[in-house]
Amino acid sequence: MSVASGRPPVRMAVRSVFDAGALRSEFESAGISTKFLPLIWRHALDNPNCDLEDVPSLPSAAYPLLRDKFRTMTSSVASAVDSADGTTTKLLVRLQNGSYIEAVIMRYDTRLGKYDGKPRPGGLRSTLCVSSQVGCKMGCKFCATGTMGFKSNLSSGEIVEQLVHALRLSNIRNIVFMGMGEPLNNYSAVVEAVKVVTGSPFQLSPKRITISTVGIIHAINKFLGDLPNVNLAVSLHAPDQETRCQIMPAARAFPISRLLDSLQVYQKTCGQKIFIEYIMLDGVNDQEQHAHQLGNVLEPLKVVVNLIPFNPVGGGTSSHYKATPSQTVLSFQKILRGVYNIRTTVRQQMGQDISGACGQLVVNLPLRRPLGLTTLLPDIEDLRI
Ligand SMILES: C[S@@+](CC[C@H](N)C(=O)[O-])C[C@H]1O[C@@H](n2cnc3c(N)ncnc32)[C@H](O)[C@@H]1O
Ligand code: SF4
Repeated sequence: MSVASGRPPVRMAVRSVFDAGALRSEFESAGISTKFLPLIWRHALDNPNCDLEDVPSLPSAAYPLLRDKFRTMTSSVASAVDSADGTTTKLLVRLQNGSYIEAVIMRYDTRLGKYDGKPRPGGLRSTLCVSSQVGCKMGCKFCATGTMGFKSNLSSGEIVEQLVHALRLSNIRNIVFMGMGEPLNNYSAVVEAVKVVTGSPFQLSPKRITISTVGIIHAINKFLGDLPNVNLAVSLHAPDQETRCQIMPAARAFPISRLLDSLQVYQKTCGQKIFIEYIMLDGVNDQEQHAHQLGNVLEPLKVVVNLIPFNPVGGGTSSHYKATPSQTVLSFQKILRGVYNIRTTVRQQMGQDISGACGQLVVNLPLRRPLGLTTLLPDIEDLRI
């Protein structure tokens, strides 16, 4: 195959055509205009398994370069598992280096405000939760990904490819960086991937992209310059340093007082509201006093607080935690709303039965079943975004 098609041997590492930085610099070194990049991406998006030599209308020097150094896709979907209610699909994606990551599609019907189980053309607007790393080094005590430790960073192309895979199944309009890994620990790849998906041909609005971080202060300080209009979500999870350190070791390196200061600077500069994520752990951070403390520390900021019911995860310290009873979650919400006038929502739990909910992503290969062919069939209309 390699000789007949002129393709390099499979073991040679090739870049994803969606690795914008690599493709751009190869084109520039060869004196080829980078205005052709969106044309290549459009073709690759419409024909995920195509030969790059079939991309029409490129300068002739582009073809040998694409053939030798790039592939349309460097990852593949190893399995796709649907939740029983059909709202959620978890994709197990195999990367070129043999590692696996997960991405989760969540479907909502925007006209009804909730998923109603009946897909209609254009009616469903899905959100894709993407991974940015294989594993994560931040070690949050309640998170399954944290138990894996850090394995590797994804390239920008591997991040974009998660969207390309998902677009074959759903009409993705929103992306949240809430899958495996800490996106701001893989900053340059995440920034580059966001630039690709907000440009031609994907054209997602930056306002529909949310990057969730444990609170890497130096990266938050750069965020605005590099990612204007992209939403920032901060996993705060506790209103005080002591409780935060107890459940999030990263809080020692990024103390809550300095984190909140950096959020004030961020907000003064851009005026954008900040999403505050707050996991509800029974008896740990969910008491009335925590709600009042949280209301006070957030007082200088314009925020939306998202209370996250704890999703059970097996193994490690995470199995010590229990979810806060829903009545207590509602009382917590009532304090933040009623006393502090903070918009506070409770995150809808989706995909728990397929371990596809927040913090449940950990690659556990033997548990996955193979991808059914019907799941793979792309909806052509969905691809025309
Ligand atoms: C998996 S993280 C990925 C993004 C980033 N690393 C972060 O921590 O914000 C996305 C969100 O899931 C939350 N999360 C982690 N483990 C969870 C669990 N077991 N139940 C509910 N939410 C969880 C995180 O705290 C975070 O707010
Ligand atoms: S919650 Fe986020 S930062 Fe913490 S271990 Fe999980 S993926 Fe990493």
